[in-house]
Amino acid sequence: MSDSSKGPCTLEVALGSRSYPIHIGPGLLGDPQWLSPYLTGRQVMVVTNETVAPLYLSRLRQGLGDDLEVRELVLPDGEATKTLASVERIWDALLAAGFNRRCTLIALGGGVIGDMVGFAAACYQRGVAFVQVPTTLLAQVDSSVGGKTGVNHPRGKNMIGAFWQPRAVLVDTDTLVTLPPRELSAGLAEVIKYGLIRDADFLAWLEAEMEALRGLDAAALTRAIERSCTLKAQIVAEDETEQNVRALLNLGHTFGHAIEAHQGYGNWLHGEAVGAGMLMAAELSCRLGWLSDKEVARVRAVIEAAGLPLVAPSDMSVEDFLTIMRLDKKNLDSHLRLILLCTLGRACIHDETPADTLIDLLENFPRR
Ligand SMILES: NC(=O)c1ccc[n+]([C@@H]2O[C@H](COP(=O)([O-])OP(=O)(O)OC[C@H]3O[C@@H](n4cnc5c(N)ncnc54)[C@H](O)[C@@H]3O)[C@@H](O)[C@H]2O)c1
Ligand SMILES: O=C(O)C(=O)C[C@@H](O)[C@H](O)[C@H](O)COP(=O)(O)O
Ligand SMILES: [Zn+2]
Repeated sequence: MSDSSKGPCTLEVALGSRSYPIHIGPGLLGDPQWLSPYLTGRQVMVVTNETVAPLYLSRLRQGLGDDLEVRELVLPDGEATKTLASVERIWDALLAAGFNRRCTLIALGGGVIGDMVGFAAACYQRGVAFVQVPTTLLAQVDSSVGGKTGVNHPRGKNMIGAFWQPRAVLVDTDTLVTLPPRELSAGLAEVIKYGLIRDADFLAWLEAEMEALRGLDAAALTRAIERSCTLKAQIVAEDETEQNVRALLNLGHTFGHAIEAHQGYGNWLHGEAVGAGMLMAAELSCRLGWLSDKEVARVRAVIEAAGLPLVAPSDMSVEDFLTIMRLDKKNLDSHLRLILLCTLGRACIHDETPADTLIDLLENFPRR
């Protein structure tokens, strides 16, 4: 997927002494100049999964140089493995190798690996360095940036975790060539999210370029990654621990997380659930008088063009949605906190959705 028209781009997540770079470009994985500056000592553990390891582990090892003590841990694949038990395997491996506080963990893979490795790093000996090397579109535009780490609980998504920032994010855009189309679509859901919450021009650009993006056009994908990371880095710098504006990154997630938990993690991909959830949020915004029918139709069309579902699971009742949504981490008291759209390109935090409006939406939203 190399776009030879320009060299790598570097963005910054500005967090004072914990600021870090996001390097984005083709061919970064095998080149030592990109990884070595972020290794704190000689001990390095690369954590990946059984799908990504045969594709990219040896390339990443080439980028590590020879004078390090490098261990590898290859975990099983899938959202269902995003558990405390998997994180314990990382801690066991670190202890078995005798790794100390100056070790560095490298997360090579999608958001599941990134979230778990970040959490393992946050807790190992009360915190060690880690580097994100995201290999899915979703991880490159979202999960590798911003320091939300953690695991799922059967009762709720990402319920156990910590804020722990990486030392760097290394996005090798060449890794997207092996990504299955369904996973590419899942990543596009989070890209569309940025347009909806913060950047109407970017949304219009995505509408125009969706075919190129789905066709793995290198220049289009690189631009989408750069714009997404720029917007996420700005929001994280403004509100690292989600006291206010960072919650906007949760557009579609209250509904989406409920779908993922109800369906058993992995049956619906995170991006698919977020895609359907963003349409639900748009339709609710319309019922509250903020979005026009025409604007909702644009949201539906761009989600459909990305190859994402426009329906909720057929076996999910209104009560199923509400029971899981009541546990959402954004809720601070008895109100449901939802992220809605005031207009296309601007989102808002809403604590006062009338129960009957929400129930009406949940009853009438189409099911698969
Ligand atoms: N921390 C955050 O801010 C944040 C943001 C968004 C999502 N997330 C989390 O991220 C997870 C979803 O991430 P994801 O969509 O990357 O899923 P994932 O990590 O499960 O990866 C998707 C699939 O693609 C495979 N894969 C990875 N790279 C590949 C490549 N280059 N070629 C071929 N196959 C490849 C994986 O093995 C997996 O089967 C969810 O758990 C979600 O909650 C976290
Ligand atoms: O970085 C954030 O903040 C986000 O909300 C990004 C989301 O896309 C991501 O799915 C995140 O993991 C959700 O966080 P949660 O706090 O709702 O579990
Ligand atoms: Zn998400």
